[in-house]
Order: sequence, then structure tokens, then C-alpha cells
Amino acid sequence: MSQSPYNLVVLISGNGSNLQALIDASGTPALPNTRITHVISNRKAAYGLERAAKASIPTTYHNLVPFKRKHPQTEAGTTAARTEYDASLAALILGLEPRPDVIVCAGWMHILTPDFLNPIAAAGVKVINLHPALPGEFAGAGAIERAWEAGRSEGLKRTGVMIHEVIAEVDAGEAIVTREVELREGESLDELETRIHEVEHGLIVEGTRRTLEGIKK
Ligand SMILES: Nc1nc2c(c(=O)[nH]1)N[C@@H](CN(C=O)c1ccc(C(=O)N[C@@H](CCC(=O)O)C(=O)O)cc1)CN2
Ligand SMILES: NCC(=O)N[C@@H]1O[C@H](COP(=O)([O-])[O-])[C@@H](O)[C@H]1O
Repeated sequence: MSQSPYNLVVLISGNGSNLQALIDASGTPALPNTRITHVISNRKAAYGLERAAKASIPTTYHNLVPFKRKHPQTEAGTTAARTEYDASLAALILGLEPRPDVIVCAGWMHILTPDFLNPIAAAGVKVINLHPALPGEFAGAGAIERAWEAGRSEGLKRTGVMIHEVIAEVDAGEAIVTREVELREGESLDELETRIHEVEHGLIVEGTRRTLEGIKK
């Protein structure tokens, strides 16, 4: 009897080239017995939503604005809005049928709070993230440019890419797989970004496969 498929939910915010790598790999030996059951973006204009639609994958635009409108534009109000947004995102995902085995952050440019992470963990769903840096380096947004700058100004010889477990502390979760990328003297930022994106597209598939291999269906 064939094993039931692994189900992925992918979170995006932009172009979706890493989502496309997962779409292309799903069901192949690179990512066997796996399907993407839903794609969620926090940005309406994310081209990744079109990529998902072309692949007949259901999509949701999870908009922060309605949550912000319910609260004053103060620090406390912003925190309350993000708390409700994250709890709503968790409820959305846990209400999906089939429920995902793994949530993959593929260029998801929103820091996930415990209001998302806790209910997802309680439901036994893993969350992993693609980050264009090595463990302990350049956490947060803009990692590629910061590594490029460090290559120019500090003589940094290499950066890299990792797939890691998502915890409350940003980009600090246990690494699942890493790949070093050399920094080349005189290379432009665009050229480095192109080389890093090529590494990302392979690593996000490998990191997702390794994560699924650890899950008993
Ligand atoms: N709790 C966690 N949330 C997220 C993680 C994580 O490891 N733990 N990884 C990120 C992805 N990411 C880097 O890999 C990242 C994305 C965005 C930001 C950030 O500063 N976002 C700002 C808003 C930026 C914007 O909207 O343009 C913010 O959320 O305030 C940092 C790191 C996914 N989330
Ligand atoms: N901190 C996370 C982060 O910076 N992720 C970056 O978002 C891009 C998404 O590209 P995509 O939308 O084409 O997949 C990725 O290239 C990755 O470097």
C-alpha cells in the first residue's frame, strides 16, 4: 500500500523562485511523495501567488492591514495587531484539510511570534526557513547585502545559505542543512545574489526532504 503523501504549506512574501523550486521538485525523487497543499503570502502583489495558481495550488493572501486598523498606531497597538495576525495565521493553517506536516518559510519576510509558533508546535507541525547566510551570521533581513559588504570592507571570504528550524529568535534555530558560498573579489552584489539564489533553490528542496524524512506518516 502506497504511503500517504507529505503535505507542505509554503509561506512567501515575494517573487517565489524558491517556492517554484519546491513546486518543480514535488513528487520527484528530489522530494518524493510530497505535495504543496497551500501557499500563503503576507503581500498581495507577491508573484509567488501567481506561480502557485499556475500550479493549481490554493493560495491565501493573509493581510496585516485589517488587524492594524483594529488597533491604535502605537507600539502597543502594533504589537497587538501582530499578535492577532499571527494567531489568525496559525488558525488558518491548522484549519486546512489536509493539515500540513511542515510549513516552509520561503522568503517569508515577517518575524513569526510565539502566537504563531506555539499553537503550530502544539499541533506537531514543523516550521523551517530558508536563510541566505550561515548559522550565527547576518541574522534578519538583508543578509546577502551585508555579507557582500563584509567581503568588501572586512575581507570576509565566504558566506552561505542554510535551512533551519524556526524558533522565536530569528534565524537562530537548529540548522538542517548548510552550504557555503565563496565571496569573489570585485563581484557585484547582483552577481553574488544570483549565485546565492541558485544555491537556495537546491538547498530548500534538500532541507525540506531531510525534514520530511524525520517525520513518520
Ligand atoms: N520567529 C521567527 N520568525 C521568522 C524567522 C525565524 O527564524 N524566526 N525567519 C524569518 C525569515 N527571515 C530571515 O530568514 C527574516 C524575515 C524578515 C525579517 C524582518 O525584519 N521583518 C520585518 C518586516 C520586514 C518587511 O516587512 O519588509 C518584521 O517582521 O518586522 C527578519 C528575518 C521568517 N520569520
Ligand atoms: N531572511 C530571509 C530572506 O532574506 N530570504 C530571502 O528571500 C528571497 C526570496 O526569494 P523568492 O521569493 O524568489 O523565493 C530569497 O532569495 C532569500 O534570500
